[in-house]
Amino acid sequence: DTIALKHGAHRIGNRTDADMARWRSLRFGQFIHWGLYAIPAGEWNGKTYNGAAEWIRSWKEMPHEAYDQLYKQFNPVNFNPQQWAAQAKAMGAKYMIITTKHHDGFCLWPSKYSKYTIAASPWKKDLLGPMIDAYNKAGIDVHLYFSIIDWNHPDYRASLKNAADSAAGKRFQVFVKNQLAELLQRYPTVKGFWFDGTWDDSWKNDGAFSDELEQYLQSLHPGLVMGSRLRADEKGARHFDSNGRLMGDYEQGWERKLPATIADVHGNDWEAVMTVPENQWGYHAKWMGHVKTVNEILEMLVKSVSLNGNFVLNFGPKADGTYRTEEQQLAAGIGEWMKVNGVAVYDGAYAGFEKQDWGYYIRKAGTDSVYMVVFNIPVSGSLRVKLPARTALTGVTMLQGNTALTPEWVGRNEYFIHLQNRQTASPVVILLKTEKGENKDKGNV
Ligand SMILES: C[C@@H]1N[C@@H](c2cn(-c3ccccc3)nn2)[C@H](O)[C@@H]1O
Repeated sequence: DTIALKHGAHRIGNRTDADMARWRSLRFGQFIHWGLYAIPAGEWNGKTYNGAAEWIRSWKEMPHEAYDQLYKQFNPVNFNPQQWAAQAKAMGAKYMIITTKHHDGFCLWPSKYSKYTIAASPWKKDLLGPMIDAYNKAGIDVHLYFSIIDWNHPDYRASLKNAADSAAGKRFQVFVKNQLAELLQRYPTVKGFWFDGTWDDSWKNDGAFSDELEQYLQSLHPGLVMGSRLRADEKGARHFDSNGRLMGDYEQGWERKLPATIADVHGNDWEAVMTVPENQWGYHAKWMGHVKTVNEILEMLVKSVSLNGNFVLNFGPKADGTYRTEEQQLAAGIGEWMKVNGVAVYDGAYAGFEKQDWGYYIRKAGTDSVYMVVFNIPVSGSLRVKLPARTALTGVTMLQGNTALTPEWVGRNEYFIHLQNRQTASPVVILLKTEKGENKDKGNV
């Protein structure tokens, strides 16, 4: 039996409206972490910070006063939003999430509710407007990242210990509400908010406020897409309420990790956000450890879509507004594959076929077309395909070269697709046309 909750999930099951269907169809996004942290870029006084670059203010070697003066140097003279949008479009991203304000509290827009904004920098001008316009012109939706944690704001409290804290907390909630309404008023074409920094007690213990805030934002901008990280229920449960029901429009907990199987996503919409190095979101001059390759990113993207989720790849522009070479090359390499094979990603969904070792199935949502995206060609060169019951196979086409293939019928609902060429530098995509119908006793193709 369920617990009576006032501020738990208000909906069982996924949203079915057009705005959510659009978000679901896009599948591939670009995250951008850009702000003052790109100035130190993970280094200070000749020492290297091993944490995430956007967290450098919390490093014992970085005096808060020193960090809090950095805005006086922020002057991205090479910022070119049209170029940023063109790069994202070429990569095949269909939506973008931009940090309007990260934990440090610095606003990339000239907010009237704060002095700690781009208006106080040498650049002076709004950065978000030109970015949103350029991305929208390139046919890319924009969502706004907003950190509730705000290290700069005098009223931010991680926890409320006394009456003074509670008064500050109330003032801070008004500030948050004002800034979010301001962002929607200034940038009416945005499609959603991506909230972060909602794990402190001060937020977790006021589920009512987060619930009312979500409803307030929906009333200002119907159709907004907001993930599960915003809210807590009145018992402090986050993402899933005290009855285990997802709050918000999609599960937003997949940060630098992916679900393993379809069982892990519990039928919910979800999104994964991923860094190129192990754990850097803002620009860090020295990437340490493993830097993901094009094929690694493609596998994460395809795996996410095969499990009914979205995948968002992070970029951390430099303080001058340009991108590091590794990110430029990655974007180009991903785009090359997406140009030919993106059809298997966009509008992709869980196929309902039994997973095979060679890779992933992706169903074109609502159709009988199922794509095989092959990452691991077996030494035999033969790809096993087991169709679900009452599914007949009516066509097999290799996407590259649009070549028809003739599978070998193995028995009942099983086939082998024999690949002539076992050498490939990129994932191979094969389109299966299926039909509802008995698996006849002699193969169907
Ligand atoms: C999307 C990512 N979320 C921010 C983050 C993650 N974390 C964090 C904090 C404690 C444990 C695990 C993750 N803190 N801030 C990162 O700074 C980046 O913005």
